[in-house]
Amino acid sequence: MLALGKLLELTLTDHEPAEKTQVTTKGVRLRWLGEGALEVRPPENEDCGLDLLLSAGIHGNETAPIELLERLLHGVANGKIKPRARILFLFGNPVAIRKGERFVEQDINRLFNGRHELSSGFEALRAAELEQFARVFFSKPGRTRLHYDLHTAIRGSKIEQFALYPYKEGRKHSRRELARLAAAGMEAVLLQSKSSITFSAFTYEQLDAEAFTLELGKARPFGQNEQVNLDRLEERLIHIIEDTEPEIDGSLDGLKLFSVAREIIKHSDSFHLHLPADIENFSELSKGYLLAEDLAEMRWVVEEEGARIIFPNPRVKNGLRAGILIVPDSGQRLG
Ligand SMILES: O=C(O)CCC(=O)N[C@@H](CCC(=O)O)C(=O)O
Ligand SMILES: [Zn+2]
Repeated sequence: MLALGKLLELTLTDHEPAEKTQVTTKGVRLRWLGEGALEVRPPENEDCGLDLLLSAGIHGNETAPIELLERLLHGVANGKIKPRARILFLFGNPVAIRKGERFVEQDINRLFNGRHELSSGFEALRAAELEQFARVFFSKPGRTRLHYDLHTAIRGSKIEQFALYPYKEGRKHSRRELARLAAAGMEAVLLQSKSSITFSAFTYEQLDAEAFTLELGKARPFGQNEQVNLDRLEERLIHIIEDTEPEIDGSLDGLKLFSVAREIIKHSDSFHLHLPADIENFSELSKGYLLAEDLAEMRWVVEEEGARIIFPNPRVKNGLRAGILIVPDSGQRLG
């Protein structure tokens, strides 16, 4: 195995490789760009024109996606996977990965799209660096740009694997990309309806990539991910990487679509979320339910038919999202 194929080991041990570029027996070029960042380039005559960014570990305790990227990279480095796409592998928050924590000082996935400029600390610097890696990677004209930012969630979920599709004014969500996600095992997609400060929102809004956050199960430590079944996603990613993907027919294949009704923002330390601690993502909430309260008698009461909650988390910093209230979407506005 080439040393650069061991990006995770290098990242976990905080090692800079002596050799920054290595070439596999198949002529595939691996280039170490910095901590947790590696570019894979197929031989020129085999390049299919796709630039694929695969990121994981934006939250350091979400290890199943990190293990998946490690398997893919090993496959490329030992010649078992024959890439025809250019790939950028990114491990988002190496310090948090080494500590096995979601973040250390602040959540990197709230620092994109300019937010890092208003902040300080190593996570803000890392967000700026990740933006720059992505900007350079997606700077080649005339190529197809795709980004999957892989995560696992804090809590259990009634829908285990789902995607969040960022939003940009004037740009339609792609039915074809949704069909591809269904084929990769995603059971639902949340169609966002406003700009955001996450990594996938940055590559979608500013770099013109098709970009998604993928939620793949519940977060657990390294080596304890037997319950997170990534087989379908892994198989699809290998097809995408090798340019052997079966034709996507546009059928959404039972994929459930949701849109955001409201983001619940925590404004103060008085914020109180009226949900059981072990509530699962996608739990239904009935109309009239008092979901949350905050200072100045602010109350969040469910008004929407068919409402469900995802990512409820009263422990976020003030000013940040403490949950998303979602409703079923008919998919009528897909492009
Ligand atoms: O389980 C949770 O509460 C959070 C899981 C998680 O990290 N989700 C991502 C979603 C990113 C997006 O909105 O695209 C996050 O909160 O950063
Ligand atoms: Zn996450």
